Amino acid sequence: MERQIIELNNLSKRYGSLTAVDSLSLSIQKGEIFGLLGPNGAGKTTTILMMLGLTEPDAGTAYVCGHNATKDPIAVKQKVGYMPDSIGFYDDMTAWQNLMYIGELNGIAGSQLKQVCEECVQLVGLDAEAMARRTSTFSRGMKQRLGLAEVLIKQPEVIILDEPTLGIDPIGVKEFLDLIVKLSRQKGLTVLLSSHYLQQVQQVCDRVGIFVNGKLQAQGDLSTLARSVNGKAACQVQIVLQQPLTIPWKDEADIRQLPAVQEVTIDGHTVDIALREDITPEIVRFFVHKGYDVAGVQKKEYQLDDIYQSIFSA
Ligand SMILES: Nc1ncnc2c1ncn2[C@@H]1O[C@H](COP(=O)(O)OP(=O)(O)OP(=O)(O)O)[C@@H](O)[C@H]1O
Repeated sequence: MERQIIELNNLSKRYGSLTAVDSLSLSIQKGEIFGLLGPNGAGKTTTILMMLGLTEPDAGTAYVCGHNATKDPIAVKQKVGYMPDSIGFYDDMTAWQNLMYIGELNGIAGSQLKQVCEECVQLVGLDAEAMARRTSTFSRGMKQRLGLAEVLIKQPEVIILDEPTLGIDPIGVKEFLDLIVKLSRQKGLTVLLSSHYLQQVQQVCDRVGIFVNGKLQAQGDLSTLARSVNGKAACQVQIVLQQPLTIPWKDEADIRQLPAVQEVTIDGHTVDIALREDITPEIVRFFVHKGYDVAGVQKKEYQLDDIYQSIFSA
């Protein structure tokens, strides 16, 4: 059975007359990588702070790893690793000293401390030479890796990353995102990733929640989101035929019978079909069985970008 590791029910937070988070309900399952997406001021950080018990909601509840974050924030903090968008290190200390210190603060001592730190360093891919350097010499990408090692030190069940790729070069971003996916899959870690970057969220997240003005406007995987936004289809396939079709097309009624087909548009040699789910192979077989010469097939899956645009232009 799927286990809800984060459960938010009608969570609200106001700052004076401003409603920063408005009746937010959201469930996240163990092992999921969930993307919190939204423009500046949409309420992502406030939501994270309420999940960590760092700010009190005005209404609603936040349960994380089975604990009420408002009533039992310490229990939540023991199981959740939080990496804020700007991480501070003791710059006059080496990376290794920084990590050992965080380990001590987390109550790890003696031979176990060194062992746990070495494991975390290995997980995030920092070598001994880098760990011997002062953090003041670290690039942003290296700092993010060290920040992640610090988060992993308490062996959390959930990690929350606020804008983790800000200011990292494209190769560093790819490496960091790959690392997040690997950690999640290998260790069954649940990851909550807050970001402005649609492409990055789309690359790594199993599901996404789109925040606008404190409200969760849409949530789900890409095809669910695409469907929930203006009834859009999940994907669009274009079939190009060797010979042009004559209108009315004799097979149109048959193709519309396929359950996933939402819309069919014919224009000479091409047929555009909007699909509720991706059944491209079945569509191609349909044309071949009916005796058409298929000259080309092009599939367009809706990108998070399209969905985002659609929400903001609504
Ligand atoms: N401590 C505070 N006091 C007053 N207003 C606040 C406070 N914290 C946040 N806000 C306001 O609440 C709204 C939501 O802010 P929040 O930081 O949660 O958004 P965000 O989606 O995380 O944005 P960003 O990506 O810029 O961090 C914003 O309008 C912000 O100005």
